[in-house]
Amino acid sequence: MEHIIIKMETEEFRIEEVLSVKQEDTEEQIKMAIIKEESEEFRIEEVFSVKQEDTEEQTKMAIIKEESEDMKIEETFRVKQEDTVYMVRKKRITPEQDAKEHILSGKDKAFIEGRQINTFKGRGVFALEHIEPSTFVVEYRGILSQSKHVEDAQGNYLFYFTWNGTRYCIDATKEDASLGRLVNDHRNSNCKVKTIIVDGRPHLCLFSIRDIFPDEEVTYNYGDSSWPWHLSELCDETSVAVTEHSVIPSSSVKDKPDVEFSSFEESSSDEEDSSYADKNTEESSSDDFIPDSRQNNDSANSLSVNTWNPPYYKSTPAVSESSMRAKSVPPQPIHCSSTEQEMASDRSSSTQDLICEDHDNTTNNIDIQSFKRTTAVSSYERSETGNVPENTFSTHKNYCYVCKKPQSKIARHFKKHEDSETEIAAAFLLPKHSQDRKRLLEKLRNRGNYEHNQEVMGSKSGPLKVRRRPGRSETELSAKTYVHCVYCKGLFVRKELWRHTHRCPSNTSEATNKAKVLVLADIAESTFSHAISPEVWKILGNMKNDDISSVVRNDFLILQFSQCLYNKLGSDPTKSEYIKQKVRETGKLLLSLRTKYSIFNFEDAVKPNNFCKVVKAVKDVAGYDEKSQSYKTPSLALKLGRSLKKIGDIILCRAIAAEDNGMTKAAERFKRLCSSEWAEHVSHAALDTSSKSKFNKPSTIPFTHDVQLLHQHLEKKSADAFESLKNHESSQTYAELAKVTLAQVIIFNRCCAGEVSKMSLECFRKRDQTELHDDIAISLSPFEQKMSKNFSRVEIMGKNERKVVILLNSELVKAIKLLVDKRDACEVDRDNPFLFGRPKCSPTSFFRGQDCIRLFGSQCGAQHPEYLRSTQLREQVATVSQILNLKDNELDQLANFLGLDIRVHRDYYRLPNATVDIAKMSKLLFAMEKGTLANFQGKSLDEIEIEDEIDLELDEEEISDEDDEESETVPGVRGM
Ligand SMILES: C[S@@+](CC[C@H](N)C(=O)[O-])C[C@H]1O[C@@H](n2cnc3c(N)ncnc32)[C@H](O)[C@@H]1O
Repeated sequence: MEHIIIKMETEEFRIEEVLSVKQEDTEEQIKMAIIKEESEEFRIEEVFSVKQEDTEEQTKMAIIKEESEDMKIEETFRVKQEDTVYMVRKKRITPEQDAKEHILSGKDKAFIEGRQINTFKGRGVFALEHIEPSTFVVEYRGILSQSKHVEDAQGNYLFYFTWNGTRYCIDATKEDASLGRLVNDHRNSNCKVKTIIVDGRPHLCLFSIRDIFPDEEVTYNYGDSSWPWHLSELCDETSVAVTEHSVIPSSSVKDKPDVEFSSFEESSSDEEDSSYADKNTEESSSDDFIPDSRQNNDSANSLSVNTWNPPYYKSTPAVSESSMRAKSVPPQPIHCSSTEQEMASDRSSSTQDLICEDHDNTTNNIDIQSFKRTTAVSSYERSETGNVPENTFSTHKNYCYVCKKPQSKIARHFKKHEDSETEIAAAFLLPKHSQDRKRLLEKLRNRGNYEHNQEVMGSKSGPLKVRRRPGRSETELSAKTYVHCVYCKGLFVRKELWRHTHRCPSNTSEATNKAKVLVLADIAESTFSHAISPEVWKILGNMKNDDISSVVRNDFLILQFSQCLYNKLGSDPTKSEYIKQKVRETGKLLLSLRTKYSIFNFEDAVKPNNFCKVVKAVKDVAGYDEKSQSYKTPSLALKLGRSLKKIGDIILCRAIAAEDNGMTKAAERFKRLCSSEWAEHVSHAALDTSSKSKFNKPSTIPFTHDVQLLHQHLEKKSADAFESLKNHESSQTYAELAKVTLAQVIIFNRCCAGEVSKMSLECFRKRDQTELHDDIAISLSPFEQKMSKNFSRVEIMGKNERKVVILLNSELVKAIKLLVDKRDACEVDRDNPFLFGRPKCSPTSFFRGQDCIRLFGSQCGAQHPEYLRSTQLREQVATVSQILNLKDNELDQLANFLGLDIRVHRDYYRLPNATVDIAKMSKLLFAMEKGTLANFQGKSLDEIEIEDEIDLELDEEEISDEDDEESETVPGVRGM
C-alpha cells in the first residue's frame, strides 16, 4: 500500500488532496454515505469508505464549515487511514474560485446529479443537497468555437454567447457524462450563467441565484420565450419566483452582501410573495355557494407546489417570426485561428485572470439561439398525463380574480372588493340566496380560477383549481385529462365535461353533443386555435384523446399539414377519417422524434443533419426489424414518406414567403436528400416487405356454407332490429338496425366495406328509381326485368374517385328509410352526412362496415368466422365466378361492379349500365348468397336462371301477372 499526498497551492487558495492508491490490487470498491447534514448550521459530514480486499480502510472527509456570509468556503478534510488521522486540506475560496477549480479539474460538484425526468424533457440536473444562493453549481462544458457562421448552427446542446464583442459557441453535443449540458430551461430559474475566464478562455458557469433545495431541479433561463415547452403565454420580465421552501428560514439572498453577484438580487423579491398561500387566505364560517370539493386538505395539496408564478402572461403569436430562421452551418472549432493564438498569449497571466461577467439572457447579453425551438408547442408538457402538468394536484381554494390570491371563502372575500369592482357590487345587490346572485358570483369565482389554472399549466407548477365531484382521490385526478368548460371556464375532468355542459348555468346555447363540447374545449385550449379553420378543428377534435392527439393539436406544422389535407379533400365529408388518420400518423412520428431523438418539431426534423434521425424514427414507428430487414407495417413507412415530403413543402413555402434563406436552403436540401436517399433507406424495404407478405399466403376465401350462415343470421337480426326501432326509438335500437343493415349491404354487394360505410345520405336520396326504359327492356328476359324493378341502384364514390354501384333490394331500402326517418329522434347529428352515421357522436362519425361484419360473423356460428370479411367475400365472388363461362364484357361488368381494378372503362356500359347492373349482377349475387353458383357452371350471365331460387317482393299487380308456381316455390328469402 502506498499513499501519495498531492499538494497544490495557489496565491488565492490551497488545495491538498490525499489519494490512496494500492498498486498490487486493481479492484477497488468505493462506498459513499452521507452521514449527517445539518442544514441550519451548514454542516455537512460525508464518509467515504474505501475497501480493498480484506483490508478495510476508511477515508473520512468532513466539510466542517461553510462561511457563506463573506462568500468564502472553508473546508477541512479529515482523512483517517487505519489509526492515523491527517488534516489534509483547508481552503477559503469564493464561488468564482470554486468554479475555476472545477473548470480546471473538469469535475462536477458532488451535490448535483443527472436524472431522467420524462420522455419530453429528457434528463435534468437535481440538487442532492441544499445549495445556498450565489454558489457555483456547474459548468456548461463542451467544445468552444468561434465562427462568423455560428448563427447558422443549431442543436440541442449548442450554447451561444458573446464575449469581448465576439460570438462563441459551446458545443456540448458529446455525451460525456458532464452535468452542465443536462441543465434544463425554466423561466423562473434558480441559476444564472456567468462567464469565467480561465487560461484566457471563456467558460460558462451556473451559479445559484437563490436557495436550491434537495431534489429540486437545477435550471437556468434559456432566455427566449418561444421554446416549445413554454405555454402560450410569455412570462413578464418582472415575474418573480417564490418557492414553497422560501418559508423555511434560511439566509436569504437579501441578507447576503453579494457585491459581485449583484444581478442575482432579482430573487430577493421572491420573499415578498412567498407566504401568499397561507397568510392571505381568509378563513370564515360560511360561503355563498357550495364549494366544489369538500374533502381536500390543503396540506396534502401543497406538497406538489414547487413554484408560484404571478399572472404576468400575454398571448404568444401562433408562430414567432424567428421560427423561420435557419441555422445550418456548424460552428467552426477553434484550432489554429487567430483567436486561439490571442488566447494562448494571454495564458501566461491566466490564473490571475479571473473575470466574471453576468449573463442576462433576457437582455440578449447571452444568446442561446441554438436551443431555440421554432414553433411554439404550447402544451406538450401537459400531454404525459393528459392536459395537466406532472405532479400537479388540485386545491380546494378559489382564486380571486382581483387580487389573484387563493381564498377559502371566496364569496366572503369578494366583499372586500365590493367598492372597487362593479361586477362584485352588482352581485351583492341581488337578493341573498337568489339564483342570479349565485350565478354571478360563480362566474366571478371561475374567472379567477381560470386565470390561475392558465398560469399553472403554463409554468407547470402550483395546484390546479379543478371542478369535480367530491370523493375523487388526488392520484386519480392527477392521471386524468382536464379541460376548461368554454362557457363557465371551470376546469373539469375531460370525461365529465359534457355532463357539466348540460347543467352549466353559463351555457345558453342549444343542447349539443359530447363531441362538439369537447371540440370547442380543445380549440379554446390550443395555442394555435387560430392557425387552422374550425372545420379542421372539428376533425382533429374527434381524435382519440391521447399523447398523439396532444402532439397533433399543439404542433403548428402538423396543424398546417391537416389544413392542407382539408383544403384538398375537405369538400368530401368521407375524407375526414382519412385526414385524421394521416395526421395521427405524423403525430406518432413526431412523438417518436421527440422522445428518442430530441427533435421537437418538424421544422427541426427537416434539417439535413437530422435526416438520419428522421429515417430512424420512421423505421421505429413502422416497426422495422434490422435482422430481417422488414417492416411490421410497411404501408406506414411509405405513407410517412409522403407526409414528410408534404410537410417539407409547407416549410419550404413558408420559408420562401418569409424570405428566410437559411430555412429555405435547409428544406431544399432535405427534400433533395429524400429524393435520393429515401428509397434506399426506407421505401425499398417497405415495398419488399409488402410484396413478400403476399407470397404463399394461405387461402382465406370463405366457405359457401359459412356465407349462408351469416346471411341467415343477418336476416333474423335485421327483422328484429327493424321492429325494435319502429316501436322504440333510441340510439341503441338505431345502432342495432344501422349495423345489421350496413353489414347486409356490404355482403350482398360484395363491395369494399370502407366505401359503403361512408355512403352518404345524399347518395341514398338520389338513388336511381327510374322506370325501366322500354328499349333496354327488350334486351332483358322477363325475370331480369322484374329484378330491375326490385332493386335500387345507388352510386357512391369509391377509391381514386371511382364510381361504385351499390344495389339495394326492397328490404334494405325499407330498413334504410326507417333509419333516415329516425335520425333526429335517435340523436344522429344533423350535420352528419353519412347514411350510417352514429347517434350521439360527432358529425363525422359513422359505423364501420368491417366492424359490423366481424361482429355478426362471430355470432353466426360459422366454422371460419375469420374468413368472413368484406375483402375475402369479394375475392370469393371473383374466384368462384371463374367457374362460370363469363364473356369478356361480363367479366368486365363483374370486375367493375366489385370494384376490382381491371378493364373498367368501357364506354358502352354508360347507357345500359344501371339496368345491366341490376338485372344481371343481382342474379349472380343472389346465386352466390344462396350457395347455388356451382349449379351454373359453364354458363354465361344471360344463361343463369335463378327464378326458382328467389322470392322477389313485387307489388300485388305484378304478382298476379306471374304464374302461381313461381311465387309459391320460393323459400322465404326476404332481401337478406
Ligand atoms: C441542454 S439540453 C438539456 C438537457 C436535456 N433535457 C437532455 O435530456 O439531454 C437542452 C434541451 O433540453 C430540452 N429542454 C430544456 N428545457 C426544457 C424544458 N423546460 N422542458 C422541456 N424540454 C426542455 C430541450 O430539448 C432542449 O433543446
